[in-house]
Amino acid sequence: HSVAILGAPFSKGQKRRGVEHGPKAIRDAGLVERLSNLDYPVHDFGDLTFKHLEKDEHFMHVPFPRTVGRANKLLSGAVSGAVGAGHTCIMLGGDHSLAIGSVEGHAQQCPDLCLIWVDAHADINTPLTSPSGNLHGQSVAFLLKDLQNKMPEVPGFSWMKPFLSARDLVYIGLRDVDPGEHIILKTLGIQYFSMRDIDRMGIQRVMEVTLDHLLARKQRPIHLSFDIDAFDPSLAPATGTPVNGGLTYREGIYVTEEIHNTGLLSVMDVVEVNPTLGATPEAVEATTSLAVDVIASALGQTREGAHVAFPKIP
Ligand SMILES: N/C(=N\O)NCCC[NH3+]
Ligand SMILES: [Mn+2]
Ligand SMILES: [Mn+2]
Ligand SMILES: [Mn+2]
Repeated sequence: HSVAILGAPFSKGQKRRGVEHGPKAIRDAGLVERLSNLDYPVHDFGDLTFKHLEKDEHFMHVPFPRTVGRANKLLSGAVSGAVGAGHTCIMLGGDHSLAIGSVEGHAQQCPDLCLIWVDAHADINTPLTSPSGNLHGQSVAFLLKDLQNKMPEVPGFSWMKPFLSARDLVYIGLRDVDPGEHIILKTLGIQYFSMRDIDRMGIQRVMEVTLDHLLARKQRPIHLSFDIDAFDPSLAPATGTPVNGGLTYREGIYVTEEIHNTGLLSVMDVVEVNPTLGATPEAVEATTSLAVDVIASALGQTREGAHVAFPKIP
């Protein structure tokens, strides 16, 4: 299969500047070269161009609803096109509001997809429960059929309707969940593994239960939405909402190795890399090279090495 890279330089799902420079920073860390070593064709589709809408008043306390909605409508078409052309798609953010368009576009091609959300945060606030109003903390609420009676009509999102069932979603890495989100997780019975669960069970058991939960009944395409802030801030400091006590490097790579080994990865988002937030150039480089490592691992790079069927031992 071939890999499509899609850059989404977008930041209006939150208030900090700089996350729109994520795609370039991840490419500058050598993404295309690393993936070319993996022996499949890599198509870099470049970056989408997002319009900033002049008139875009708040909806309740939600900023830029129409700008975020339009960006996700554009992204949805691009992801749908890439998946429809047979590519495994890597979407480079940009903030996590982009998952609305990425998952929706993926679902246009693969309505039976399942979603693995790797993140310090649940991003499942509704406009009514969100403390900040920022749409990057509400992405999952826009996707779930089970939340529709709790969601107001947000301007800019009339192009889509929710399609995902709560049972088709698993969270890994949670450690900063708002009260309104916790009520939703519990009420909908969403399967999640917080950092405490990872401490108790170990990442191997977490992945076993995650993949059984999502795939035992039926094998189907996986959408992996990876927020770089799932990692401990010591590993990924250049991000907008760092939270102590995150994934180790080895835990994060194990997650992506296990997902690769299903052979079912279809779309991966890598979001919230903000190269303007690293305290030093080394901090930025640590964050961007980590993003490249998790993408390469999700696409089949192995720690034990690999070789083709031949050559014989020289
Ligand atoms: N990185 C973030 N989500 O993944 N920030 C917004 C969530 C804050 N509750
Ligand atoms: Mn192609
Ligand atoms: Mn997120
Ligand atoms: Mn996050």
